[in-house]
Amino acid sequence: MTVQFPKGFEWGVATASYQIEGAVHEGGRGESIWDRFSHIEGNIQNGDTGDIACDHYHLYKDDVALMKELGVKTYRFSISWPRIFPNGTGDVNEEGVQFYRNLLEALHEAGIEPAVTLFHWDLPQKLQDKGGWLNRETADAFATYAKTCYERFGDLVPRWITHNEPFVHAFLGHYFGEMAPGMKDLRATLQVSHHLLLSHGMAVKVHRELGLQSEIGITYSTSSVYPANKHVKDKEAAELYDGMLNKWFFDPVLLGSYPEDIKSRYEEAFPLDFIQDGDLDTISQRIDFCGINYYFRTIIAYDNTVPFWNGREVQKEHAERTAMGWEVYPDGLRQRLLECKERYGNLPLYITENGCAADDVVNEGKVDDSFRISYLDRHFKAMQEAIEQDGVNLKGYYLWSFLDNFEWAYGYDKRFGIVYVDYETLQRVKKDSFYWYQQVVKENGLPS
Ligand SMILES: N=[N+]=NCCCCNC(=O)[C@@H]1[C@H]2[C@H](O)[C@@H](O)[C@H](O)[C@@H](CO)[C@@H]12
Repeated sequence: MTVQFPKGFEWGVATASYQIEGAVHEGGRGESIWDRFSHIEGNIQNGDTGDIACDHYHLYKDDVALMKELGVKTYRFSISWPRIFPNGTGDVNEEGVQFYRNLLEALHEAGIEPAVTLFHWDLPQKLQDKGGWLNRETADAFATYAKTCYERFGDLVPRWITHNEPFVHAFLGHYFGEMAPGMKDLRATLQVSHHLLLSHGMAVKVHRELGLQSEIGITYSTSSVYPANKHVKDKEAAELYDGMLNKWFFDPVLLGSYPEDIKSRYEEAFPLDFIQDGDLDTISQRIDFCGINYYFRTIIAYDNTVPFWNGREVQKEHAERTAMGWEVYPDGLRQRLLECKERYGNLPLYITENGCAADDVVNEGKVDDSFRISYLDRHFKAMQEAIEQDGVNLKGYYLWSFLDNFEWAYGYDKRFGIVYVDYETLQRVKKDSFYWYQQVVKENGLPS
């Protein structure tokens, strides 16, 4: 008995501009905060940068041909804002527009439907120089950028995603400091997260005003949060951590308010005066779907040395882990999907990212990545249970990632692709998981 998905379930693959394109000084592209951050010594493992990456900018036709061979229905990628507006605002860079039209036309030719992410963290540096997402005017600039993309590409784009993982960009970029722009300030982080969500709402509003037929949503990094044990303190800490990680970003968009438990703790320390009247109405514009990026679960133990959410991540001993050190926990995906349905109603969901890093090596032209196949197989079974047993309105899945790529602060050591990239030659090598996923897509299900 195979594990079968509903008719019309959409199988896809995902990438992001800074992680695969390269050609950072070509085609009129302006500097992004990741160009700046990756060139600061010590920020990226091995001193890697996205200067070349997979050179997708020049090799996109070959990559689209590989996607066509894979047989996926849909491909999620991001547009590099500084390719469209080199200075963040002002004049449109026509070469940048042309690159994405070429890519979209190649996808159309191949019968692959694009899902376009407007912001996957590569903010134009010129906007960062004016405060970046700390500056409310960046939300206005984003709405203008989004409108330009709708106007220039809307005829070829059926699905738009405003933001990728506002939690990760806000917290890892402005609180933990391990991602661009490398700040470490919680109040700044909350101001950034608010302006990211505000810009999302503004971009949705423009999409509706243009009367576009396409659908629009947002993509969240998310994890199911579990208390380390049954103590009430651990349960409370897990609740607060879930508020910081999940509800702080999902609730404003889907419920029109910030979660009170964590909000009141933040307000004890500083006024959230960047939240202006009407903002939550803008942020909670109706959306057509919600994107879920799931990689691992999170276990929280009470720790009152951690401010605000009083909890720290703990690791389950002897757990199976990916090359990122992340626990393999497929039940957490089913759990998180059910939580979303129960808290937000049954709006359409897409898994817009899921996958794993593995220490892949090429051996006589092949890559045995049976670990990745096992990871994916178990997560697909969890998804199918969520649909069939929990009634979750899950419409599709984008595997992270199509290509090995620049894994942010980890550089190129961490390989997430179902296609191996030799960074010396830029040659692509189809891993065993490519062929396995090709079969899943063809059968719309798993051999059990
Ligand atoms: N607590 N905590 N953790 C914060 C990190 C959460 C897990 N990483 C992600 O979600 C990023 C997402 C990103 O879109 C993509 O650009 C990245 O390449 C992948 C792989 O890393 C995933």
